[in-house]
Amino acid sequence: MIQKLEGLKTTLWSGLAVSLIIVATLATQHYWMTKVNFIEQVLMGGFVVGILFSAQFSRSRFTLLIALCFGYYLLSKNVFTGLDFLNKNPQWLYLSTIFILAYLTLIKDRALISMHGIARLIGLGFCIALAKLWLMAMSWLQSYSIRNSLPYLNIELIIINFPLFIVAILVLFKSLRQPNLFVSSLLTTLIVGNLYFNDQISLPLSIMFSLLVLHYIIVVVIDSYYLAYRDELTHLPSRRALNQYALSLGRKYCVAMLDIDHFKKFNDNYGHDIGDQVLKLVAAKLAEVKSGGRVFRYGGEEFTAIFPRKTAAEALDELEKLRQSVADYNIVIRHPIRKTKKSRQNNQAESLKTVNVTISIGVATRQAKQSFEQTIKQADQALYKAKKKGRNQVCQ
Ligand SMILES: Nc1nc2c(ncn2[C@@H]2O[C@H](COP(=O)(O)OP(=O)(O)OP(=O)(O)O)[C@@H](O)[C@H]2O)c(=O)[nH]1
Repeated sequence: MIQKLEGLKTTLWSGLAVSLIIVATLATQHYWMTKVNFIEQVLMGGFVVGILFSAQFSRSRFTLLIALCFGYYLLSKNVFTGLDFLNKNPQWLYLSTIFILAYLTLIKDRALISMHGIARLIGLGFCIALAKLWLMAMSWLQSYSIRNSLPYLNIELIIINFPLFIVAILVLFKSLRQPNLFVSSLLTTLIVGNLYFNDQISLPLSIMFSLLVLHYIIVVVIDSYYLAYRDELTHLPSRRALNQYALSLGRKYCVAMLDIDHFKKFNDNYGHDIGDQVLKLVAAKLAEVKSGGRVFRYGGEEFTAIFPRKTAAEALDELEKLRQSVADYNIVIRHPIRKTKKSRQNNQAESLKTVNVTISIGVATRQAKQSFEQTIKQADQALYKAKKKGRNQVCQ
């Protein structure tokens, strides 16, 4: 169960960061309260920067989210005189926002200036219409309960709380299931927004939106960094991160190349999806490397470990431990099973299976005047030696 909550850490970090920002803002009210007018001016620029910045990084959901915040803010300032009926219907506005947050949770980042953009606009319109329909249905239910004297039907209580509860469960589920900074941001927006509109957080609207927009921009930066420097499958630092890290190394270091043995056969036997699961779990094991080592995904089923300020002889013990820990690791994989009458009756879609893999490691110390690429090459040759000698071993 816990293993399935892969987004727990991201959700908690995101929640903690926003809580700290809000607490710090509340604690320093005396300082910025005199500057609210100035903050309002800056916020306008913040919206525009946020929209352009997220669009530049192809984060169309953030673009939509910030544009919506912008729209909401302008609406609350009565800038759109033709839309003031929305201001007069705060429940409609609030519910529409909740439905739009749910909608944003379900869609993917797609180019806005395309057919997808039109589909997104229709989706947003649908959320607003759905909010209106819900309110109409509730007002009909209210008049029905009055006509039929049904005092236990407390419409006022469910009119907002019921959809809010359903949307909160949906966003929380999505945020916990997979690490996704955008969905975690939606969750914090939902919580903070709800606390704000229930007067639990007493901040001017401009300050509230300044914090949210700042939060979104920071998340886009962090997310883009991870996209560029983290391997999507294993979550290890990528080859690009390795090359960047190599620039910061001193003269003394050693490089190890680690490769899963007979992985082609493994893929052929179990399929590429299970191969992916195994790569992910082996990578998690390798990430536990100690003695100051750092592991990167080099590509395919190959990994690189760097030990700064160490020779190959000094890193050998740790590499041996890594090799042993992978060999001893009983990897539990989720194996889809063929649909039979029995499995359908038991509602079984997958079975758990235990598999084992081994790794071979080649390690080399950087020699004087040797470039990083040359040291990698030398480690590769040592890896080849380990494979030739029968695999599941470390060679220098
Ligand atoms: N599932 C999965 N397989 C991958 C991935 N990247 C590379 N592979 C597979 O890894 C296998 C590597 O095979 P080879 O280079 O022939 O080596 P090997 O079968 O591991 O044999 P030895 O290295 O000699 O022990 C290929 O079948 C690739 O398709 C990946 O991201 N996911």
